[in-house]
Amino acid sequence: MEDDSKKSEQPPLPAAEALRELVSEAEELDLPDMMHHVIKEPDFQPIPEDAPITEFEPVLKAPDLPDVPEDEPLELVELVEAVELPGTGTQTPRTLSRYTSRDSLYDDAMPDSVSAAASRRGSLTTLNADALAHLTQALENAPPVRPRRLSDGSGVSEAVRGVLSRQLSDTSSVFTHAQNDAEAGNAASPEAPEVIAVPRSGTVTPKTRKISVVSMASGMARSRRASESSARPEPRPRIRRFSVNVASIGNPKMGVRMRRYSETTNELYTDALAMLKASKIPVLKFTKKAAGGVSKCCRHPSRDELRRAEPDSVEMLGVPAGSVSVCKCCGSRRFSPAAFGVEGPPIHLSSSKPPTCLVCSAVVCQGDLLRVVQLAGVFPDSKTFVDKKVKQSPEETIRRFQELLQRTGGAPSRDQVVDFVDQSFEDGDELEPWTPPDWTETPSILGRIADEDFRAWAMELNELWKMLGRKMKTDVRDNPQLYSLMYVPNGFIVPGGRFREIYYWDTYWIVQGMLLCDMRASVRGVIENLLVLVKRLGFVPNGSRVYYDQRSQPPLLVPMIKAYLQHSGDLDFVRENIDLIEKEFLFWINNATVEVTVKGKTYKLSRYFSPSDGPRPESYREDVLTANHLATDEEKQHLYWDIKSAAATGWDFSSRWVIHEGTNGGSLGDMHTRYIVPVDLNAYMYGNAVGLSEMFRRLGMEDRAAEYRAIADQFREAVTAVLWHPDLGTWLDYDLLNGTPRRYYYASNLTPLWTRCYDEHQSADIARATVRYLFNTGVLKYMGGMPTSLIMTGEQWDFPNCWSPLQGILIQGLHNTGDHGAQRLALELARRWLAANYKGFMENHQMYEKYEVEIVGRCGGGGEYAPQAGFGWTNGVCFELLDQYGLIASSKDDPELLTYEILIEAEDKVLEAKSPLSPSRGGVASSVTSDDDGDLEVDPDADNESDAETKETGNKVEE
Ligand SMILES: OC[C@H]1O[C@H](O[C@H]2O[C@H](CO)[C@@H](O)[C@H](O)[C@H]2O)[C@H](O)[C@@H](O)[C@@H]1O
Repeated sequence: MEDDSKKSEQPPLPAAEALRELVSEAEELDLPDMMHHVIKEPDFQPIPEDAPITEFEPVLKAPDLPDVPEDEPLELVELVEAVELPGTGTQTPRTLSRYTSRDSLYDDAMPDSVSAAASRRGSLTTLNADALAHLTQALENAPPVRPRRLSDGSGVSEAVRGVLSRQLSDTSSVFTHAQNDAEAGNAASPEAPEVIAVPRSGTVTPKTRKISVVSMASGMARSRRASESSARPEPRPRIRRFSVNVASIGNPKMGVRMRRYSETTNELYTDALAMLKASKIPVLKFTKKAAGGVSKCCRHPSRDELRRAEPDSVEMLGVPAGSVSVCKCCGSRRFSPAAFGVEGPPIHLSSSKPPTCLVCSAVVCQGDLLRVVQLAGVFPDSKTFVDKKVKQSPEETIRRFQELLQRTGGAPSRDQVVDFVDQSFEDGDELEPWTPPDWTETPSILGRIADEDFRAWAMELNELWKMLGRKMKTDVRDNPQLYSLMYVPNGFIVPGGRFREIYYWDTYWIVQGMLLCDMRASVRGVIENLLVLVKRLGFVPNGSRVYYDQRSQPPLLVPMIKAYLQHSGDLDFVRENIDLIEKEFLFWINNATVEVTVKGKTYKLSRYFSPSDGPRPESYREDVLTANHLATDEEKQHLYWDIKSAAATGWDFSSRWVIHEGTNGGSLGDMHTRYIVPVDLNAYMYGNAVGLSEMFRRLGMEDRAAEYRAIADQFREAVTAVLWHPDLGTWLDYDLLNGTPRRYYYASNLTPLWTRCYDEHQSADIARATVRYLFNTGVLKYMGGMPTSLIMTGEQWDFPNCWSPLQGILIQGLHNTGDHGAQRLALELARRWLAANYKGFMENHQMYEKYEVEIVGRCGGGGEYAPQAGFGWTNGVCFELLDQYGLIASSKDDPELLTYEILIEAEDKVLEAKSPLSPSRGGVASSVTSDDDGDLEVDPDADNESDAETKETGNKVEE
């Protein structure tokens, strides 16, 4: 996007016209109201503007909580329970953890608790000799018992128990447990651990790694024990998340929650209290809550980590409309106390730096080594480095690298860096080829393909599943610290080329293709892999590498499972996993929701926002260069957030995420992804809510089904009110910064057709309006496929590229309307796409990641990496289209000669039926202008012009 000559291909908006557009939008859309968008939790209600201030009592402590002196350690109300898994041989321990409530943890975990010392150390390998002797003695005298929480199941999740029992059978270790805290707590040395699990037989030695069950000690547990045993050392500070909740009298759901991270609870307490006092907010209720936000890094057990990343660590909930806004300098949210009738400057709500990764890797996610190697440009593709296997432990590798830095005064030469990488890393041999066990040479879809050549092609595509099938070696499970791959147990299909891991949204089309090739059991395994990741992270990551684990991708898990259910009827699978499926959906609700007020009404919509520290590890150098023009680290950090958010959209990168002076005409440095409400994401969210509702209904849980139907209805209402433009016949992304629709053609604009996110009573009108929109924009003239955008930026998700998933979504979407003309158009677009893919395959024997719209069958280009072939989603979409149109489509179809006429015919069919949205034939082209290159841009003002004033369109719409 930095190439100015390319930029100029976008017709500039004359200033007067731009101004006129702004003014008319402001009048039409009540602009001032749209400017604020408050990020809130879903079920919080805004406090009515006219609520009397007297309803808030100026009390700074909760009536139901005892006074807590400021210097006394806080009690925890949420604790992390961590289960350490052991290793055999070289395998290092891992930690699984969960939150639990104070009572249940206290009651059933108290006897199992360990001190902060033990949990900090987290591994048996660090015990000193005295402690070991003491412990061995204590355990010899104690009969071996399984920890209560594990045997009776109270307080330990299925997941944890499952993993433990697997580990037990894998290692044939049987673990026992120290009798109680007192025994362990009386250990000879203050450094001794209090509770350790050891094997029933065998000696505990510093080298032995066994299963241990660890409950991190609570502040309360510690303080109780401290009063029992004065010998106990003071707990060392740990980073914790602290929350302050403030609720109103009238509505307990209204209130303010502030969160921040800190090393000590005291510090948190005083900080939060000071902040609250400073805000002078009249407060009814003040509760305090410190979550045990630290656990061991499962890759580096010696390190403490924040368990959950909450970059915007201070939150305001249910505050009066208008009291929270986005600071234009730093992008953080800020709260204005004036909303409560209190004087004072705005309070910034972001106060802590986010951690880098949930499953961090000191080698590939952060730190000097990553920075130096990537900035040295050791590999032409930055992803190569972060996919490598480290030869020795990460700690040892980093230690040696620090030595190199010291030796070279912090500036090693490029050759020295290359040598270091050669000596310390190797190509990951982490994956083995995988042929799906249910793969068959003659899948049933062949019987639905009439054309002989297409049938032969489909057989070749079916062979590709075997080329793209992979399974992770068990060494990735046993030695995760050596790899950037995140372990999943079942085989899967990779996209291809440089993409040698699972990708979230790619998997949707891969799953479709596999199902159509009769591989139901394998699809179950592929989906299970994603659920393993949800269990681990709370969401499906962008890809199955640790450096992707702070962002997701377009949420298509629910439709994948729906497709699997349709093909297999396996309702048990849904029953077993419904909690995780719902959890994934709620991740989006909880992390992506934004509010938009239009014409006085506030709607909840979703947007992508994936903040985490630093540049993308896999494209570190690229991101540093993109942020180079920015003066401060804070500004750079904000840009990195928007870059990562753009990667989460799946459209990385595109003019779609650029906001520059209210337009999409800037460079990547102007990306403001978090401030764009994307049509496609909201259409997916609607589809997911409908999907969940159907699943709950089939499981006989009618209440839950109704709940999700209501969520779906809310999304549909919001998408229609904020994003749908009946005058243009399309949905448009929405710019939160400027409070305006983004009036650009993007192939994602019609995604609501795919998930049927519209009033079904109006489907005929909507079908006709959207077909008209497609003609008007001129995108149908490209024989190689539907363009991604009409703007040439040099980025891969812009003109002239076209992508399989976008074709699939559009074609199925048009078909879904049930409208004859739209379905006819869908058929022709499907024939074109198949023809383009077939041509490319015949010429080069490749299926590409993306194609070019102007040269049929040619691989697309642009962006930050070389074009890739393989290719998972392309193959999947071909099977989808062959399944649906295989009896009509033919290898003889020539897109150049044939289909444009037919498209016109389809358009005629659409227009024959007079639509309220399409009052006259002549109005069709009125909102389109064309530049010299034939690039078309929607001109909203033109819609108001009479038919007689219709402009030159250049797209043959006018006859
Ligand atoms: O390495 C750069 C980026 O590569 C990925 O994005 C592209 O490939 C994915 C796999 O086919 C696809 O899901 C995505 O839509 C493409 O843009 C990766 O997903 C990005 O996160 C990464 O930064």
